[in-house]
Amino acid sequence: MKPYILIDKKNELEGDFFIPAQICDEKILNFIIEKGKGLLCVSAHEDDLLKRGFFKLPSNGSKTNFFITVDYGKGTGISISERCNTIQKISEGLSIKDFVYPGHVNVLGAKEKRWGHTEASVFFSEHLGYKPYGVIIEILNSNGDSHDFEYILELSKKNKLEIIDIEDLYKEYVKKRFSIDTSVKLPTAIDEDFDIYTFKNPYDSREHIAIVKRPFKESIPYLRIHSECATGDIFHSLRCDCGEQLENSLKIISKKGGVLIYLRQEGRGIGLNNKVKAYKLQDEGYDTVEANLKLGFKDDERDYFAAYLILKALKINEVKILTNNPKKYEDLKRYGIKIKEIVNIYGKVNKYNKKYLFTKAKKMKHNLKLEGVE
Ligand SMILES: Nc1nc2c(ncn2[C@@H]2O[C@H](COP(=O)(O)OP(=O)(O)OP(=O)(O)O)[C@@H](O)[C@H]2O)c(=O)[nH]1
Ligand SMILES: [Mg+2]
Ligand SMILES: [Mg+2]
Ligand SMILES: [Zn+2]
Repeated sequence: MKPYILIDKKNELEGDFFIPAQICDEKILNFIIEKGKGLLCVSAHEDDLLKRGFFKLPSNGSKTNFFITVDYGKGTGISISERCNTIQKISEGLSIKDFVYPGHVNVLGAKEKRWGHTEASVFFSEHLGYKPYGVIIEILNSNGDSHDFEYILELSKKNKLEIIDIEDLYKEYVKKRFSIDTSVKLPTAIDEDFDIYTFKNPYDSREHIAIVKRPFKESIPYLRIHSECATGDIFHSLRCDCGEQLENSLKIISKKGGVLIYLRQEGRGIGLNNKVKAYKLQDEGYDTVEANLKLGFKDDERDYFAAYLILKALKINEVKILTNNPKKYEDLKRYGIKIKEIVNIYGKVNKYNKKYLFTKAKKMKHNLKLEGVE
């Protein structure tokens, strides 16, 4: 097996070589130490290490969950063959008493609710069918810098090594853990036969919900993915079209059967405070995209992976989606949901939301039919 390169685009912007500890051999180890040059570590579940008597190194704010370093056997511990042997013995589940410490192999504990190279490497080892122990080492470029993506890309091309984003591994990790928490009847003014579902959601630990109306009269359910908009959904704000979109979607779902997924993504994912700041900037002349950028965000911070997980949990693979926003169905398609039909869903255009809608049509490719937008 060849080592993988695990990149972490979100936090440390680093690339690590990775191999499952169980199949670590001297040739691969020599390669990743020579080419990686970072700190050679074995990663394991934190509670597994604690159970075996491994103990944490004292930490004064370190982000990495270091345990005591170890050697197996009585040699110097540093040769490739000795470190390979130590790695193997750690992956065989020996207790700390079988090791000499401190030693020459670093040990990292993977923690719940954290996702870095440590956690990704433990999960990936299991995902590949090996025991949950990974070997990782940061990749430093020729001047010793660890944040050089160009260099990492070069290295992967030259050695034909696969690069994997740990965010994608996280999505695999979550898929197995995302499930329906509970559901209950939710009679509403629009329809007395709705059910509301809540979910156990390790993805972003936000409380997304689904409102479901069965039966799906046209066999394929209508789907509305609705991002939370307190101003529009609750206070009927005229600055956007969300409140009416919510109401109109619920009416269609009530009549034809389907699902409304309510994602806690207020402000296109920037939150309510920041959205109100964005409104203030729009009062000063910025448009809805410029305002986001001015606040240091992307024009749209949302992704719809949670909606995909909810559909999977509800055993729905094909939908007729109510939206004007191509990103919603493009994301769902990418995750493997079949889009049978795309149905526009509008709110009324008024003097307060016209520019907002116009900008979304012009700059965010929303298919909104507004006069003056070709
Ligand atoms: N940052 C920002 N967010 C806004 C603004 N106006 C509305 N929003 C947010 O935009 C999102 C709109 O959600 P949706 O209606 O589900 O999605 P959409 O992108 O409009 O696409 P559709 O499915 O066609 O409605 C909500 O999170 C609102 O809070 C704004 O001016 N700035
Ligand atoms: Mg790292
Ligand atoms: Mg909308
Ligand atoms: Zn809104």
